[in-house]
Amino acid sequence: MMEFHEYPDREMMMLRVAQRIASELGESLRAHGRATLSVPGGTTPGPVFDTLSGVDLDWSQVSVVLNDERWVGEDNPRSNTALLRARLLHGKAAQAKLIPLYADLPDPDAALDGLIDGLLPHLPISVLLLGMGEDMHTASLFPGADNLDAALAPGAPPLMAMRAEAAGEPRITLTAPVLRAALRVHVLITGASKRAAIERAAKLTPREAPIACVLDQAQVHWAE
Ligand SMILES: O=C1O[C@H](COP(=O)(O)O)[C@@H](O)[C@H](O)[C@H]1O
Repeated sequence: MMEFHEYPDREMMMLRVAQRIASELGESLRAHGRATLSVPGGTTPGPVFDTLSGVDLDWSQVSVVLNDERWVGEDNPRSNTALLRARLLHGKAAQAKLIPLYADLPDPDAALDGLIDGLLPHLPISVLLLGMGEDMHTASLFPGADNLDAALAPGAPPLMAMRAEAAGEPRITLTAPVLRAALRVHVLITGASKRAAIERAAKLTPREAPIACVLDQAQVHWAE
């Protein structure tokens, strides 16, 4: 069952979620000497990144990887990597190691093997923050996407290329086994329609509602 946290406003939620992530990263650093944080792109998580970037942690031992990336260069406003550099990987968090999910190659399929090699030493994810679209996609696991079934399968590789009508450009995404292996899972959503969507998703299969693949182990954070 998902654990649902409702906050009085977005500002409070962003602050509390950032504090929670910082505290969980601190626990991983104390226990293992290192930690991996995975975060979404899109329009929602910026304020969490703003707070996290100023937190006192041994960021030099923290690896940061996106949940997913759109296949565009960093000069494109839709680049999740550019968002990460602008809002998280500066200040104290500038010391963190960015694990890339993009390479300057024509499509994600051509880059996949190299990106997987770069990611593997940083798994499992210590703290996973996910976003969700109103269509119940998370990372770039979109309902109806070309590789969705393969990415939900227990034996899926850690990263897969993904194409879907709603996705716009081709994407690269963490797959369900990597998301499910994360030690802590948080979902950050805002607004009435995403609340209705996640309540609907809890009654559907991951094939119908990809966010459902982690809901049994997730803390969901919501504010209007
Ligand atoms: O395309 C994406 O969408 C989801 C949700 O984004 P939001 O703008 O509705 O917050 C995001 O979690 C994912 O990382 C991103 O690539």
